[in-house]
Amino acid sequence: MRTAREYNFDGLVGPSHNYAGLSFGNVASFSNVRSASNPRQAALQGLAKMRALSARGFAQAVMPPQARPNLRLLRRIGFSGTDADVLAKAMREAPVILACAYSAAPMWTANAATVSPSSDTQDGRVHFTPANLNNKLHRSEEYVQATRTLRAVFGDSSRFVVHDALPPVPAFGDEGAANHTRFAAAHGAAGVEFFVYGRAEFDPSVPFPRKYPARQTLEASQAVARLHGLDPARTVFASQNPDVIDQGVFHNDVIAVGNGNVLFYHEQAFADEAGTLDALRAALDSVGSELLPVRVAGGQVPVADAVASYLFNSQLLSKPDGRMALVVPHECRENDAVARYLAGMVAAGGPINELLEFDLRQSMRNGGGPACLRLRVVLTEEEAAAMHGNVIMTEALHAQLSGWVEKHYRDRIEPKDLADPQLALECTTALEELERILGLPGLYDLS
Ligand SMILES: N=C(N)NCCC[C@H](NC(=O)CCC(=O)O)C(=O)O
Repeated sequence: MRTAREYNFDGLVGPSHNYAGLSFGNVASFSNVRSASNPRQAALQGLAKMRALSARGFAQAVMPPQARPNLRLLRRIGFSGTDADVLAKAMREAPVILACAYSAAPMWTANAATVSPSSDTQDGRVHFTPANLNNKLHRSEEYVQATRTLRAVFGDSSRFVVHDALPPVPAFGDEGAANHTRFAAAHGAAGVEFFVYGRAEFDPSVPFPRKYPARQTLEASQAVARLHGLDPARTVFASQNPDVIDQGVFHNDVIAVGNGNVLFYHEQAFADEAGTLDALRAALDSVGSELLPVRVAGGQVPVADAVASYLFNSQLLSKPDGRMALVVPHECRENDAVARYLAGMVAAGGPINELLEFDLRQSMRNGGGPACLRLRVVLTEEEAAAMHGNVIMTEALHAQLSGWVEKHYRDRIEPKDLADPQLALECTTALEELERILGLPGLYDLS
């Protein structure tokens, strides 16, 4: 077995972080629509988490934000003139589409791509498929920059493959790693890849939600597994429980998280709980490991509390002693049922014996918790050394990026500010400097 580490690539919050209520089915996004945001605080909160986890010895990296506003989108739908004209007209005639062009959503890098480490793939390379996120207009063009960013950092084609995103149509709705988990005895060991889908385009027998959209399809999950050259014996597909999607669980990572041989999940997460666990057990058995389910019952934590606190949108991190730490947002302490559950879990002597808690309120208000904010990339030492750019979090990079945020970011954005041409200029200036800090020239197409 090769030794490898799990790098968590956290999304750096961009300079125009805002709340636009764009995600139908995501309760937090909808309830904070059009409230004022604080981009500076949002970015510093994210950086504080990255710094703390890096200081604890976890492999931590940063994923740059995407360029905003997306003027190409606005011009393609008929807004013309100078950039300032385009913004003013869009604000007048289509303010929601202007908000889409300014969406903060690329910060949730769990949705950037699905990643398979080299120990799982047929050709022994690390495979990435950028997610097309085609269920929501404001996320549907993220794959363009996500592909560009991943190809910039993982450009060594002898070790990495960054595929094109799947065709951007409903049949291939793909939300990336938010609906994907990997289990393995150790990060460098052969693993089991677990894909959870919300509906199937071509199989009417698969249950689907009635109220909110199912964003991930079975067909998309299967396509990603095929592209990555995964071994079918070590790949499990499971149907998400449509009832929980209708209660605000828009991604599987809002109701389950896995790491190592542990699956921490709510009893209502899957359409067929027993069948899903059996399939995972059999697959893990084939790699000489044993599934360790940590099941939370509805009587302990109702689904509504899981959604409000983001208990399961936590990071489950392996510590050197073999135990795991759970990275949770403050909201978990503020919810009585969840706080009680967590205190009991840590005291019980199970696999998860530590809580690391962070203030991520600026992200949480848009429906993004600790797990949404990071993309997991398992890399051997050689693969890590082959990455391009200055993206590994260190004290020095943290200081540099915090200074950059203080210099360029506003501390308040209201919906009306999206029409301010000055904001667009500030975003461009900030990203030009970021390319230099991260040592990734040409990362953005800022023309
Ligand atoms: N669960 C994971 N992995 N990611 C969370 C993504 C939150 C994101 N919110 C938004 O896109 C809200 C943007 C706004 O309303 O301004 C979404 O719904 O896609």
